Amino acid sequence: MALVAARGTLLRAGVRLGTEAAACGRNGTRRSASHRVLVEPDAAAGIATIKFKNPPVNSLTLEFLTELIICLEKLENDKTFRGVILTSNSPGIFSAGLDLREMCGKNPAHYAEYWRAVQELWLKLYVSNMILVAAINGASPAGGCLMSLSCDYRVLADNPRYKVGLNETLLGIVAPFWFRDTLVNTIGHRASERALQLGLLFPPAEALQVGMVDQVVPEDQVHSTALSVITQWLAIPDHARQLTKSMMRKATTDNLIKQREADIQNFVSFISRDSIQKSLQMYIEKLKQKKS
Ligand SMILES: CCCCCCCCCCCC/C=C/CC(=O)SCCNC(=O)CCNC(=O)[C@H](O)C(C)(C)COP(=O)(O)OP(=O)(O)OC[C@H]1O[C@@H](n2cnc3c(N)ncnc32)[C@H](O)[C@@H]1OP(=O)(O)O
Repeated sequence: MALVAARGTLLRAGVRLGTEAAACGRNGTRRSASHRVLVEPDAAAGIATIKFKNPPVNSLTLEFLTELIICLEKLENDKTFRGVILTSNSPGIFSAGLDLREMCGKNPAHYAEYWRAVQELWLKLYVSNMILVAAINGASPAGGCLMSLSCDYRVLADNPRYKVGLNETLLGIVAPFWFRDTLVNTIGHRASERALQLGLLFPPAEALQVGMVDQVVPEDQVHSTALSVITQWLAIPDHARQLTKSMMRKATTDNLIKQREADIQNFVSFISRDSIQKSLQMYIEKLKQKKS
């Protein structure tokens, strides 16, 4: 049902599914989608690289989310691909997280549609049967960080500007329980409590120390490191690895699935509050002023 809704959004946005489908095809040669998600398949290796291309900062607009969801679903259903690297097509920014403009000045129906798509992307990533490795080649706050936390392994480029973390409280908003659970599953309860309350954004060395990422490497080695990690993981029999992943993660996704509609309603009423809208507007303004 979520995929049908996602396709509806894409079609309304004028995205041609034929083009997108071709981009996720099994051909071994380099192909690219004409929109926000580039896919570089390596059929012989069973690996595809997904590159985010939603300028200026790869924020998760509804259209970008929808393209990512459909792309992941196509790769998941194509047994050629057992591993995927997620990275940015614009080194410097992995993803700025949820698109602030999707959460500001819109109507409740829009917020509900948007939040359902955010949930769907997380569900697709967190319990994917494929091996997912995040090659984090840029800043990755909030929803950008959640995407990487939902992968099986994270490689971060060693650049002090590339901070990662769930900084929601700095915007005056609250990370929902499934963001929290994803973080707790990765770095533990105490470190998550501190990171979430303070909205901490960790530079590479700290991110490694706290466990937000698994490896920090020189910037020009991020992709090759991700590739060698995925190759190691590919050596494990799929059925055993997949069942183990499901055993570790399914309870977390089930928790959202069983209260998905309530979570959407919570989001809509929270984000629609005047005080929250004001906080978001001020934050957007602050980002603008940073430039001048
Ligand atoms: C018990 C009660 C509980 C109730 C719970 C209910 C549930 C409620 C849940 C609500 C939670 C919602 C969760 C949200 C998670 C998120 O992801 S929120 C988004 C957080 N993102 C950020 O904070 C990132 C902000 N951006 C930056 O820090 C920087 O832009 C950057 C480091 C990513 C890049 O810096 P730089 O290269 O210097 O670019 P800029 O000049 O800053 O930006 C360029 C351009 O992009 C715009 N922009 C940046 N980020 C976003 C974004 N996230 N969305 C939309 N647009 C963005 C920025 O404004 C600039 O635009 P202009 O060129 O000025 O037009």
